[in-house]
Order: sequence, then C-alpha cells, then structure tokens
Amino acid sequence: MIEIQNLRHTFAIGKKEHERKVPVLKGVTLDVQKGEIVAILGKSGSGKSTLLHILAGFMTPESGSVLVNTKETAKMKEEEKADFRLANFGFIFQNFQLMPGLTAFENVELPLKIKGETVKKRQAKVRALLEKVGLQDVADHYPNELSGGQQQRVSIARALVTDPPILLADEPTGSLDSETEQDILMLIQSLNQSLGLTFVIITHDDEVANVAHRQYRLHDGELVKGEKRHAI
Ligand SMILES: Nc1ncnc2c1ncn2[C@@H]1O[C@H](COP(=O)(O)OP(=O)(O)OP(=O)(O)O)[C@@H](O)[C@H]1O
Repeated sequence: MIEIQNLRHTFAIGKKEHERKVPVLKGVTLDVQKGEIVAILGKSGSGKSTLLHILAGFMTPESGSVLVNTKETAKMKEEEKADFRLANFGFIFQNFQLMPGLTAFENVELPLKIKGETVKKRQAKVRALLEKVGLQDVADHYPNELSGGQQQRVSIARALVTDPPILLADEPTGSLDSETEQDILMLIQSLNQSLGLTFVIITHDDEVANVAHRQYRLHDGELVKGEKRHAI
C-alpha cells in the first residue's frame, strides 16, 4: 500500500552566506501493508513530521521515492496531488483542527461538500459516521462545547468521511489525558479491525505506539525497527 524507498531529505537553515545543511532523513525505507497500523516513534526534531509531510505529498524529498497504491505523488502536478491526497489519505492531528464556527456534524460534512456530494448522501454518511464514533447525541454541538476526546472523535469521523484507505495520524492523543487517550486508541484499533483501514501514526508516546502492529524509531535520520506487537 505504501512503499518508501531510500528517502533522503536535508533542510538548509540560515542565510545564504551562513547556510547550514541539516540532514533529517538519511535513507528511510519502509513498506506498509494494507490493514496495518504502523507507528513511527522518535524524539522531537527527529524528522517524524518531515516523513509524514513527504508521505502525504505536501513536500518533495531531496531523493528517494514514495509509492502510494503504486503511484508516485512527487511526479504529480499540484492539482493531481490534491485529488490523490483526498482520495487516499485522511488526516488526524494532535490539535484536532476543527472549524470553530461549524458544528460537529458540519465539520464532518465539510470534505463531502468540497467533493460536491449531494445533501442526501452527505447527511446519511455523516450520521452513520457520528454514530460509529459515538457522537450522535452531540452532532449539533460546536467544538468548544465538546471535550478533547469528543473533538478528536469528530476529527476522526471527518478523516473517514471520504472513505480514504489510509489514515495519517500526527500525535493523535497528544492533547488528551491518559483515560481519553485509551478511548481514542481503542477507537483507532476498532476502525482498523472493522474497516481494514491502514494507519501510519507518528508519536513520541510508547502507549500510542503499542496499538501498532509494527513500530519503528526514527533516530539520527534512519528508521530502526522496534518490537513487533499484535493489536489487542
Ligand atoms: N521547513 C524547515 N526548514 C528548516 N528546517 C526544518 C524545517 N522543517 C523542519 N526542520 C528541521 O528538521 C528537523 C526535523 O523536524 P520535524 O518537524 O520533522 O521533527 P519531528 O520529529 O516531527 O519533531 P516534533 O516531534 O517536535 O514535531 C528539525 O531539526 C527541524 O528544525
């Protein structure tokens, strides 16, 4: 499903005359199979976000290749990239990134509006998903009327609404207390099992990485394989 081959990326920092090269990825290779949860651990600054941004096609790597469903995003034009991203990836962020002026229902509905789906299709899909994440009773609440865990559930429903096969999660429980963290991790596992969704999760939290089928650690620009665990 995802094939990352010998990915290298270096940032240039500072003004031209004092430019400093910071190699962040030094040959990262990773295969992710359909239906797997893969966690990428690493300290702050180890390059996790850089790897995720390249995987999602937001950044072009210096060298190496990323194939998603056998397609290479780096070779696509911007518009094609955006369509490809919408069809293949859902995003889950640490800070939820919900629209404050929209209700839970409207936040989940937004990607379908952008896609041009009919009102009838949108309503059926959003209702079903809000139910799936256990939020049917708070569909008309605004984000600031929801708990952190509920907001993350809205953001997960929004990520799922376009039926992407791959979910990319950036510290999905980083803003939550430990009990709520467990709820969200169980939801991720249940979505993985019931819908066969593929997850790539970047995190510095071992608890989060424990839900993964495979764990890797980004260290000194290289990906080191961690202990293999089975999802509960
Ligand atoms: N646009 C940029 N320009 C220059 N350097 C950058 C840029 N983006 C990231 N870096 C540098 O690349 C390194 C890796 O950053 P990255 O954000 O990928 O790390 P991370 O593991 O996701 O960190 P965190 O867990 O704190 O989010 C850091 O040293 C950072 O300063």
